[in-house]
Amino acid sequence: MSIETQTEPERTVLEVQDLAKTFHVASGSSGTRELKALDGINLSVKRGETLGLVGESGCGKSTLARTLMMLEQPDGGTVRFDGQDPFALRGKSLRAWRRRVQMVFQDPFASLNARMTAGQIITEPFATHKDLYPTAAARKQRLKELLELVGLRATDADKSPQEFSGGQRQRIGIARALSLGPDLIILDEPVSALDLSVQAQVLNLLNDLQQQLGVSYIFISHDLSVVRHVTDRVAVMYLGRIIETGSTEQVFESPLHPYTASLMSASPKLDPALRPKNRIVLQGELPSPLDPPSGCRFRTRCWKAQPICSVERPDSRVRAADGTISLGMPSVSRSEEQQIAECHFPVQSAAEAGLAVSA
Ligand SMILES: Nc1ncnc2c1ncn2[C@@H]1O[C@H](COP(=O)(O)OP(=O)(O)OP(=O)(O)O)[C@@H](O)[C@H]1O
Repeated sequence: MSIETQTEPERTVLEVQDLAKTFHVASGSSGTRELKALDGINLSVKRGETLGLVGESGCGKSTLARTLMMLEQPDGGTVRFDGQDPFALRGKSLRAWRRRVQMVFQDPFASLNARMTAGQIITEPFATHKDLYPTAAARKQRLKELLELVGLRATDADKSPQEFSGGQRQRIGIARALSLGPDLIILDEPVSALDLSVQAQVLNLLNDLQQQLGVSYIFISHDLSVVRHVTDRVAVMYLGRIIETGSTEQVFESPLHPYTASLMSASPKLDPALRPKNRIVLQGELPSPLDPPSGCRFRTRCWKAQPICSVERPDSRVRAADGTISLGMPSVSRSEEQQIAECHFPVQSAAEAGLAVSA
């Protein structure tokens, strides 16, 4: 889905470094325990790019999304949005920043207020950004544009959400997210509540909007075939950490981390020649984030685990454009060709991974 323009080639919109979020959860009579929902997250998103965010339930995807929306206060690390730290902003500048990051939610039935019309839902954000569309005529014109952009009719503005199908409701959610002209939209399972045929229409719409507007997406999904289809790069999360980042093709075809290899071995591939011979079935349950394993958090389920994995968290590995892998943490911005995977024993290819453990 990536686009580039001559005026803003490769502009990094979002840069996250070492982001941490700990919840304090009640634990019997003994008080509270720490739950590290985000434990040193690094990622970046370029203009017009779609970054996929995948990982098992409970790995921290929603907490990351909520923190990027400033709905959660991080307790470590930095977030830079166009070089600016949104958590340091106050008053007017904070309000101006808020319009630049928006979210589309999974369930188009639950996320829209049934007592409002589609037009009211889409234009509601104007109330807190009065300067953008100061007159009734400007607001009306913008609403018309937004309805057109998402493939709805001007007459749809007066209908209530119940009068629309699931796909149309998601279009309303997308129009609302677009209403203030954001640079980044976090799409949290945007099509998983929809029928397959409708999913394709909404994904095409998102693609068209990106081409037209240059907006960036963070696309959170459990559906790996959709992720493969719509993303430019993928970040894989496990127990509060991103354990691998790479171009979508690299991550799907030659994962560096055993966890990624297991996830990808289960993903459908169009070309049977690319399919791993055996699906990797992970042994054991996902550990509780209240009591994560020492060292590498994946070691309790990893078929490559060695004694060192229980004492040491692996160094990150950098995969250069020519495919060479070296040890070390890239200190500043992660350029397109640097791919990070945290593992002492990276798998070399999906084929090798397929042979490692069989179902
Ligand atoms: N407000 C909270 N208070 C305490 N713990 C929380 C809170 N929000 C999330 N958690 C915990 O943080 C961890 C990460 O949760 P999160 O919802 O971010 O995961 P997820 O990957 O989005 O899961 P899913 O795919 O099921 O939505 C989980 O262990 C969850 O129980």
